Amino acid sequence: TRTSRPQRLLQAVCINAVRGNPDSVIAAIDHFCQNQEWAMNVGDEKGAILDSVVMETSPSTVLELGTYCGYSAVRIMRLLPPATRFITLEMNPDYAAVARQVIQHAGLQDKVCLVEGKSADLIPKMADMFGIRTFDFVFFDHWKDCYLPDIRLLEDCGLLDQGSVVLADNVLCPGAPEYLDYVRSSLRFSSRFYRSHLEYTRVLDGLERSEYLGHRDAQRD
Ligand SMILES: CNc1ncnc2c1ncn2[C@@H]1O[C@H](/C=C/CNC(=O)c2cc(-c3ccc(F)cc3)cc(O)c2O)[C@H](F)[C@H]1O
Ligand SMILES: [Mg+2]
Repeated sequence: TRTSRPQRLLQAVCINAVRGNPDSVIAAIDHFCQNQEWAMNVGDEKGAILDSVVMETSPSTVLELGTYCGYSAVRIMRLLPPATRFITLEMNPDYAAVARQVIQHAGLQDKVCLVEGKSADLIPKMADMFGIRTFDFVFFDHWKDCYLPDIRLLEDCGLLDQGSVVLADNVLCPGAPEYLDYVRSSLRFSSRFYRSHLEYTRVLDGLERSEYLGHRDAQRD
């Protein structure tokens, strides 16, 4: 096929969503994924949980790993004030190009900083590139086997502070077992699971919310 699925998703946004209206962009993507083609956006059911965790955290600095088409970037930034620092990382230039246009259609281009590149390369540069010392809220939705190395990298770079919240998508489907073991056994995190379903399906999935408790050592036995 000539176009990619992200490009067809963007087309659905341009046709069905009202420019400058983030909720209509979210609705257009969810409608496209429910009725035309499934795509790996966090979706409306898990999205409502994401919304509630974002609102209760009311973060001033946010990091997202795995922009994809920009669905969760729009979901998160529609809830937060313009002064919020929001950085989203995407390693695939084609996805990044689609995400920029989705975010622009929502009118949120001035609030979102989309950086192209790999999390392992960019996380150590966050302080230098953006003058950000710690992130209040981090959303993991990238390759599932990278959740564990990346939360360790965030700790090692001192980018988590006491009270920082890391919310991870897909901890059941596709699953992130090593990540779950780590955050649930570490004394440095307090974790809880939000049961839900894989976007646009009835398959069981959920989000794990892990709050950083500060720099402690030792592992829970
Ligand atoms: C590794 N560091 C990275 N740095 C920057 N961008 C990255 C990095 N790694 C990936 N990206 C970028 O983040 C995105 C990757 C998202 C991966 N997401 C999934 O695989 C995923 C899969 C399912 C799923 C469930 C059931 C089924 F039958 C089929 C699929 C559901 C989900 O909600 C998901 O999130 C993007 F593609 C990649 O370039
Ligand atoms: Mg996901």
